[in-house]
Amino acid sequence: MLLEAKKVSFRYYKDVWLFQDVDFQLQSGEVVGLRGPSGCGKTTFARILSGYEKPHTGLVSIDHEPVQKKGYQPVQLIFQHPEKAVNPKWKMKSILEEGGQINPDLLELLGIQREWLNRWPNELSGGELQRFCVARALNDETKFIIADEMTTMLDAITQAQIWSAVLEIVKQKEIGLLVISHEQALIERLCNRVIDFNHDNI
Ligand SMILES: Nc1ncnc2c1ncn2[C@@H]1O[C@H](COP(=O)(O)OP(=O)(O)OP(=O)(O)O)[C@@H](O)[C@H]1O
Repeated sequence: MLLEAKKVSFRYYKDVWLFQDVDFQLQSGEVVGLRGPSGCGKTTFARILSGYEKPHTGLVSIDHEPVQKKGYQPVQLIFQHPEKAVNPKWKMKSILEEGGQINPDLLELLGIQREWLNRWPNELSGGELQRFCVARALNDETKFIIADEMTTMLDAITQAQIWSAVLEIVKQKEIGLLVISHEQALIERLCNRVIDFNHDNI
């Protein structure tokens, strides 16, 4: 499968373009890095690819078809701050079920303890909560994952556990993975291809 952006442009304010005419492609099974200076629009572009934001011009498609708004979104975005990505009024079990049926093997791979399912989001650490956000995003229907500074706030051990689980699933299911990060070493270790958001003609 191919996730593609063609001539995508976006601005928050009239006459001030954040980016213009961006072309981008991500194939199933590819792990691609996206880097660029703070404020250049990486998160905004990630939001456009995953359908949270509409571009002013251009198109996002999967296999040349526009992505449907209804139903499960095949492009899943994992944010830097998991506490902003969950409903604080739901228990973790319900939050996880937003991504479909709970897969016990996935919970084990991500180090999610069963008893955490009965807790509220504010009863978990940032790393524990991010594991849930990752599990929720890895539904069987997920075709592409965008990891936007997914482990930046976490300690080295938690980072390593989460990346190891994500890479295993991505490989198993041939998911296309876009890694947005300021960590050069992480990008170099994980990615087959790296895009400079400001410089490459992507
Ligand atoms: N909702 C919004 N309304 C207006 N401006 C916004 C909004 N969201 C982001 N911006 C601005 O758009 C620019 C791009 O933001 P974005 O978060 O996409 O950049 P980024 O490359 O991901 O940055 P960082 O690396 O710091 O996360 C920034 O200058 C930001 O202040």
